[in-house]
Amino acid sequence: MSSSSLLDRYAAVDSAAVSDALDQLGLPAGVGGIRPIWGTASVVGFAVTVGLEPRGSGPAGAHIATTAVETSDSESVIVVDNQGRTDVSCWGGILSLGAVQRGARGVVADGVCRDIAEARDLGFPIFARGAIPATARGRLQQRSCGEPVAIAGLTVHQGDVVIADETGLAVVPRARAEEVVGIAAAITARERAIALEVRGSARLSTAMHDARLAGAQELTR
Ligand SMILES: O=C([O-])CC(=O)C(=O)O
Ligand SMILES: [Mg+2]
Repeated sequence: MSSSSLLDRYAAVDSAAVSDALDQLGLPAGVGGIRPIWGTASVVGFAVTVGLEPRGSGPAGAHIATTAVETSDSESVIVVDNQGRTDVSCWGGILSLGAVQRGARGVVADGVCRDIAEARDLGFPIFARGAIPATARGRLQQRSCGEPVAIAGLTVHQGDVVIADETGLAVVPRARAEEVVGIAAAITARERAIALEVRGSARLSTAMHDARLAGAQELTR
């Protein structure tokens, strides 16, 4: 499967269905706490990872995340690990502009961001813990680029599939991505069928029986 058709398949499911598929395979489930910061409802792509840490005493270098932005492309979601900090921005408007110029799909940050109106005007999706005006300059430095990072307790490797939406974030190891999206699509189809019955005359307690909701495979877990 080409990488773009893989991402198209992920775009047709949501973080909950992907989380259920991960559960089924014994992989880490999705997490909450990372939310869309302006209107965009979801983003899906291959992770380009950046790790941040508090600024040391050395000379100032390139701004955080600039090297990651420069390596991103139209299938990338930039994933920024700022260790959950909410007291300093880890992403701003000029970074959004640079990412848009690369064609990147969005940013997922375990931290907070600034210049949200600039991102919205650019149509650049931001998923994070919130927003704050305080700059990263003088406060943060880049610890790593392209290395594994931790986002809300999930390990993200460069190239993993990330899916973020209004519910939260799910991360799929690249080697399991086709398998997971196949299961997530089946879960989505099953839930649509149940919802259709609920819209009709079915009793909720019958239509939404846990054994049916889980499907045959999950019953063996
Ligand atoms: O100074 C910062 O934190 C970065 C910033 O605002 C931007 O990228 O526009
Ligand atoms: Mg700025």
